[in-house]
Amino acid sequence: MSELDGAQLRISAGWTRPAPELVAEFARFQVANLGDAMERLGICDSGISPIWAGAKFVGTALPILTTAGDNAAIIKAQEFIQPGDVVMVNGAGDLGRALIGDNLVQRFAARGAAGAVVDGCVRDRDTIENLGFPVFARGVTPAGPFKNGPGVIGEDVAIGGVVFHPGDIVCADSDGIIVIPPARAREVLDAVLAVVAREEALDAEVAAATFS
Ligand SMILES: O=C([O-])CC(=O)C(=O)O
Ligand SMILES: [Mg+2]
Repeated sequence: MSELDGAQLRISAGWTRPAPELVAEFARFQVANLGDAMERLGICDSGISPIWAGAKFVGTALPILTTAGDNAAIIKAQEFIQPGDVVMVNGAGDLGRALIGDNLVQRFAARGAAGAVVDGCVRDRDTIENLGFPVFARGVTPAGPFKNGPGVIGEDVAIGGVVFHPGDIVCADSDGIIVIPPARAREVLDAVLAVVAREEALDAEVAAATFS
């Protein structure tokens, strides 16, 4: 008997992922600069933050919808992780129970996941930090999850007030998380170069004391 027996889970597997080389191009940019290159939109609300200082990733969204306090869909979703995926969980923003901890994180990492984002809580923060696996969440609590379902894997979800489609490019750093539709990837990579150039010009003004 599996611990998930009886859990109502809907699964839509088989979405298209952008080329890893394209996703990797985003790693050298700050999320704030990417946001400025994208109308300053598509950014998760500030209630979701890294659970350890310095956590960051780029990857593609594996969206999961759970009900508050229940991680049956996340446990099942491990089967669908491909290298570079980000486990993106709509946990109903619930602050009462942790949906992932070091056990699941080790399994995500073993399958090559790039990170995890939980619109809800997580636990085992110190161990996750020692593992070096980037996790972003709304909070941390020692209270463990139930495993009854229901849940949905591989369909659009809202996380931090932003819609993530399966296979969307996701970038996260100390400032927060942004979603980039793959169809816009090239355009955003071009636009962010102009943002970076402008930031460098502003820095140069300060260095030269020519700012007003
Ligand atoms: O108990 C759970 O399912 C969550 C957890 O702590 C872990 O993944 O380590
Ligand atoms: Mg645990």
